[in-house]
Amino acid sequence: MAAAAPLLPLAVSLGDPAGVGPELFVHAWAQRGEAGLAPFFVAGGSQVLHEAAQGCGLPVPIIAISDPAEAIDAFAHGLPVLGAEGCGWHPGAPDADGAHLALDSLTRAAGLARDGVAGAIVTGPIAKSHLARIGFTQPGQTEFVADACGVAHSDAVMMLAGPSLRTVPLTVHCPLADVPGLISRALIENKARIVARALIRDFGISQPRIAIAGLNPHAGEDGRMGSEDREVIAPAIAALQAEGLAVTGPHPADALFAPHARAGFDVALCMYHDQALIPIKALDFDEGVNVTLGLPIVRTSPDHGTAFAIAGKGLAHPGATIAALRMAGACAARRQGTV
Ligand SMILES: NC(=O)C1=CN([C@@H]2O[C@H](COP(=O)(O)OP(=O)(O)OC[C@H]3O[C@@H](n4cnc5c(N)ncnc54)[C@H](O)[C@@H]3O)[C@@H](O)[C@H]2O)C=CC1
Ligand SMILES: NCC(=O)COP(=O)(O)O
Repeated sequence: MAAAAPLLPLAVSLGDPAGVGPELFVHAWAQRGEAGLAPFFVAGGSQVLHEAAQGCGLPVPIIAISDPAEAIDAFAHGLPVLGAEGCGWHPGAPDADGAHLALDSLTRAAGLARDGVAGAIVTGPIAKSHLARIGFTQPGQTEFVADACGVAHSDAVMMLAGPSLRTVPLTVHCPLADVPGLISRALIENKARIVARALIRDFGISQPRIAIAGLNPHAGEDGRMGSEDREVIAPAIAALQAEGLAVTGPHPADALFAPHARAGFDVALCMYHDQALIPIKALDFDEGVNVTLGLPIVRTSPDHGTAFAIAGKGLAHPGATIAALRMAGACAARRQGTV
């Protein structure tokens, strides 16, 4: 498979070293040729990666580099790692040392992408609750990377993308009970505009077709099953249409992901986390990518989490990690004008 080639290597953050992240990045490097991956390096964690490669029975040399630029040549010979060794590999046993390594890796990888010495950041999965115990204050890595880039959280938009569809949760890591109060015209219109710009710039879709889901059953059934669809979502859609955006809805969410419906849009904007993530994980779990739109840098991640229960057991599928690396390379190449 021919790779889109950005000029700069991709910076990878390790994720929680007790999760599936380290073994998946090792597998991704081993499959770099057939998967068409652009050169990448991991920020820290060389001991974890070395032990993970051994644990997987993969001959993956770990190559210490002192500058991201060295990753381009080193990548052909081994998995380049920039910076500190960190702790050892203890799959399935998260602890504070591992959380510190994950946060340090994320901080450095984000900084390198922001400073223009890495072409993108690809984040390994973290457990938000474990990192919170050592001082991680953001709801997730999306907001962390937004902060690193000086972008308001409201302008950093999570999109899940797989071979079958793309979805955007308009509200993300919040209690379901808070969702109706958080849905506003301003939220829908702002995120729809960011999504449209990003699909044009990073994905080469010249006129993105955006379907917007309703909140309530049957998109409210003319107000009989909730008022938000009629009073908030529909006016936002009308305003976006008046700007010339190809927006439709509010669509009853239950039928929005049927095959014939999916053929009619490039992205679905959903009202809450599970409305967006359930269809992606049902259809595309092993190739699903979480990509942050609206940033000055490219950021992707596999769509799954740390999966502590299967870490180190040879059960974790590398497909989503490979897809995240491939998408980061393609978006970075598009931004750098090399495709
Ligand atoms: N991008 C990120 O950093 C994400 C982090 N998380 C974090 O991960 C932790 C665990 O969350 P869960 O809801 O349990 O989700 P999870 O994705 O870790 O696990 C859900 C299910 O999918 C399986 N699974 C996950 N990745 C897999 C892979 N590559 N191959 C095969 N099976 C796989 C797991 O074994 C489990 O059965 C939480 O602390 C959460 O905050 C969750 C989602 C994304
Ligand atoms: N459910 C998606 C998720 O948890 C990923 O969040 P983020 O860490 O990428 O912000």
